Amino acid sequence: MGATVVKAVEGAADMKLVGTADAGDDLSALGDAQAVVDFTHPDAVMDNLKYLIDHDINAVVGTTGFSEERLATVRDWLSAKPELGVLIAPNFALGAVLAMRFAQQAARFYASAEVIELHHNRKADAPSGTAAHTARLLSQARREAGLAPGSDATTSELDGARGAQVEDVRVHSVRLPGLVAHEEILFGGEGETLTIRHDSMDRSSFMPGVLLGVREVLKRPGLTVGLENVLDL
Ligand SMILES: NC(=O)C1=CN([C@@H]2O[C@H](COP(=O)(O)OP(=O)(O)OC[C@H]3O[C@@H](n4cnc5c(N)ncnc54)[C@H](OP(=O)(O)O)[C@@H]3O)[C@@H](O)[C@H]2O)C=CC1
Ligand SMILES: O=C(O)C1=N[C@H](C(=O)O)C[C@H](O)C1
Repeated sequence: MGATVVKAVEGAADMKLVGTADAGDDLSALGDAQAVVDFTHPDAVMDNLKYLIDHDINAVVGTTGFSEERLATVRDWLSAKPELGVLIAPNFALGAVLAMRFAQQAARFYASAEVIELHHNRKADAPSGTAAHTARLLSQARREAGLAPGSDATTSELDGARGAQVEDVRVHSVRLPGLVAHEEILFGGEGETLTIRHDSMDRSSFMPGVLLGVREVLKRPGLTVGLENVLDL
């Protein structure tokens, strides 16, 4: 992702690339950037964010692994820097953001919902940040609609056969070479199912969202979570 972002920034007429940093590099290599884009690793991103906030640099973060606890920590760091913006988005592809929004709208009409995410086999984490975010949004929509937790008749299962439980929603992760980033949100109700699917066929799918995030983060102090807030969906 880092290399793809570098190309996208170089191709943007209103942006100038002032530095890049890889693992182990001194972040002062980022120079006097107004904003830094982080696509690194869940184990590295919090240290990076601390550095950026301490050095008054706005941040656009695509790296996954943000629990509520991590978000609270970032909010706490930002409270000392009211002029600074951080945008954290589990997915910068327009279609993925729309799929999550459509799924939120559908959630209250169906007794059960499950998520399948499918990614390339070099992905470091599972479930994907997008799937975890989707499951949390669905769970919230189900709670607000007063729906009981989804139920099924499965009595005996191998560990993992029913996926990971994220709040009220099961999430299943597939890893295969040849895939890029894909998600299906499945709903089941009385005699029908609904499937919402998004496919990123190439990493370029994330770039319009990343560039929009860079432009917008400069105007949005505080922590923004999710590109849906920037797109005003
Ligand atoms: N929000 C979104 O739309 C998207 C999010 N992602 C997320 O972005 C993250 C990166 O994905 P991807 O590019 O595929 O992963 P890769 O593993 O291909 O690349 C991560 C890169 O970050 C480097 N890195 C690790 N630690 C640091 C550090 N402290 N400072 C600077 N660089 C570091 C790694 O170096 P080395 O190899 O030496 O360890 C590697 O070059 C993941 O969390 C992924 O889920 C991915 C795509 C879209
Ligand atoms: O690692 C990836 O490739 C991706 N990571 C993000 C995630 O975990 O949701 C976004 C997208 O799915 C691609």
